[in-house]
Amino acid sequence: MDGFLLARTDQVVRTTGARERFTEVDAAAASLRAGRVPLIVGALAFDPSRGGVLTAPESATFTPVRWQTDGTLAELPPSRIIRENPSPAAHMTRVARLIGSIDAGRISKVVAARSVTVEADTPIDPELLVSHLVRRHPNANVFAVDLDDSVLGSSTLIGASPEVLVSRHGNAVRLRPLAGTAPRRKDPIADRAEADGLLSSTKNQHEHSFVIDWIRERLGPVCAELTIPDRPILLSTPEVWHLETPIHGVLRENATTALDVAALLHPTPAVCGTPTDVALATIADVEGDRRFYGGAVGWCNADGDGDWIVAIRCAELAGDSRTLEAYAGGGIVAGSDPQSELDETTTKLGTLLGALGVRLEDTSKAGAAEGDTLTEAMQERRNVGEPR
Ligand SMILES: C=C(O[C@H]1C=CC=C(C(=O)O)[C@@H]1O)C(=O)O
Repeated sequence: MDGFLLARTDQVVRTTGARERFTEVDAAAASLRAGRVPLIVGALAFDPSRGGVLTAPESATFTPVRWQTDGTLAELPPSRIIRENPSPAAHMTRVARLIGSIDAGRISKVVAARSVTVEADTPIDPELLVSHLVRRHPNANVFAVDLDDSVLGSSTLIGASPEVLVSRHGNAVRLRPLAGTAPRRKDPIADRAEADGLLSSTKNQHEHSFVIDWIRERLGPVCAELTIPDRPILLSTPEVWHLETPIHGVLRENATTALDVAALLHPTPAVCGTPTDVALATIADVEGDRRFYGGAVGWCNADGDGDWIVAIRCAELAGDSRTLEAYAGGGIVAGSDPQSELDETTTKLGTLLGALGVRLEDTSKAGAAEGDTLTEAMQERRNVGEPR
């Protein structure tokens, strides 16, 4: 796909071409500030030392409507899971070790992620996948970002994220941090019980509080006013309930742009952990390079306004457009349970996989070794992407 696409509930941003490309966030921000470019779009890598893929596009449209998905959507090509990285059993082992590190006092919170590789029969059209995601997730922030020419390799980052890192308009900033998760259930009573259980869960409140503390610490110095409610509220997606804290701030200086705030906040403990440096090192050690999963996707104009979305519930579509790597993670804190954490990643993976019509089986008891290719039988999966 050429360019950048961000479809939010009230606006679609679509850009094409690149008059300039940046791999350093500071260089892009400086260019914007100096008036050399009127708009920056793109993706920040998970690891802040890897910069990102940022572009000053050749053309851009801002449409104040939803992405239209009326009528019949063309079907996406048949696809299947060919690999899980690591295997469900290995993910649980990793989570158990991370809980050990937390209990030993080496770290307070760390987000553990895993991925699945999907192969399609024919190339997947990113814009068609975006349409399917918007139809299934009308309230999500759906994106497709061309990562071409990136030092990290050619691909498209596609996702339907519920989490807003920052929206800046004038000197007002709005954030919608999420952390703490429970699955949706088909039965309304069971579903309500999950939501109520999440809201009253001490473990989930604790997991959420790391994100809020980080935001308060990072945003406080650049804000003249910062309103952070004492308790989170509930947010739902078709797959999960989340704890969310709606945060409002007023920037001290008009010169602080949406891109500046995104770079200041990223990576929050919703995708990384606490302390941040220890969590980054732990994740690199345990998982390797996450590339753009857990990064941020967005735009920033010359006035400093913009939206940056946390790159979760997403996948990287390879250059051949047939192979896709979908990621999901969950915050590990004291009291986390490896099986529940595995199930949570399976449920979250349902956002992307559900749009592709692919089902991921709960293979936690299959005992596959790390990186094992799934058997045909294991690919007969229950769909965890929908409320049960
Ligand atoms: C890291 C992810 O979700 C984050 C956002 C909401 C809830 C989360 C949690 O409960 O662990 C995560 O912090 C992901 O979806 O991959």
